[in-house]
Amino acid sequence: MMNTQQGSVLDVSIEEAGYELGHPRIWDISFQVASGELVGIIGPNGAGKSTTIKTLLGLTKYAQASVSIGGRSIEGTYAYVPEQPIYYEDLTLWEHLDLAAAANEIAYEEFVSEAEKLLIRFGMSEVRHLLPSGFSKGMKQKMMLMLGFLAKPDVYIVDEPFMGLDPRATRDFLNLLDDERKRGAGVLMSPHMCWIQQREYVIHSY
Ligand SMILES: Nc1ncnc2c1ncn2[C@@H]1O[C@H](COP(=O)(O)OP(=O)(O)OP(=O)(O)O)[C@@H](O)[C@H]1O
Repeated sequence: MMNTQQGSVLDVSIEEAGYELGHPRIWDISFQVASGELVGIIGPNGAGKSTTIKTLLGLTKYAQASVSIGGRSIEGTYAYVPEQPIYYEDLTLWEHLDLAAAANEIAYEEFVSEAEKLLIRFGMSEVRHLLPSGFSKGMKQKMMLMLGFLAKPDVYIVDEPFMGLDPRATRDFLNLLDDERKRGAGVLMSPHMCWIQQREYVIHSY
């Protein structure tokens, strides 16, 4: 359910977290993402940006942290676009979209209509029935973004979103993200520095 209030859709408080007990890689971090807000995590290589994202997703080996998605009183949904694309070797792009729609309980007609729009927007219509293993880096990234947009979640969590994207795909991605923020979705991303200087954002720098 979308939180349409300007309240927080993501509330994160990390006491400490890391990959080996007794050796925390990040500590004392807390922040919120409000409905419609875009929050960027920036910092030098190795600072802990990906670890922060992995921790809030419950993917670090150990963590003392509390995370609430969708507001305190409702259970929210999120889409995670990882640094490295993750996909099924034996499923085509269309089958990935179909699977994501089924997992998110999207009606078939709505899925077809939304998927068609996304395929056109990202210039991927002609490769819809191909396996992603033959895609370029940017095409794989576009597939991951399309899977996220199809789900229409409360929160987008995107690690290195511009990896491999050409300028047109970058623009299309940002425009879609703006539309989603108008709908009320929050966005947390670990973006490229040169981009973040040009946009409205909130920084959590380590
Ligand atoms: N899987 C892992 N196992 C052990 N240590 C890790 C692992 N992943 C990251 N680290 C360590 O955790 C620290 C933070 O790494 P992280 O990947 O979160 O940084 P980052 O800010 O995302 O860097 P970059 O900008 O290079 O992507 C680094 O010291 C790194 O060596």
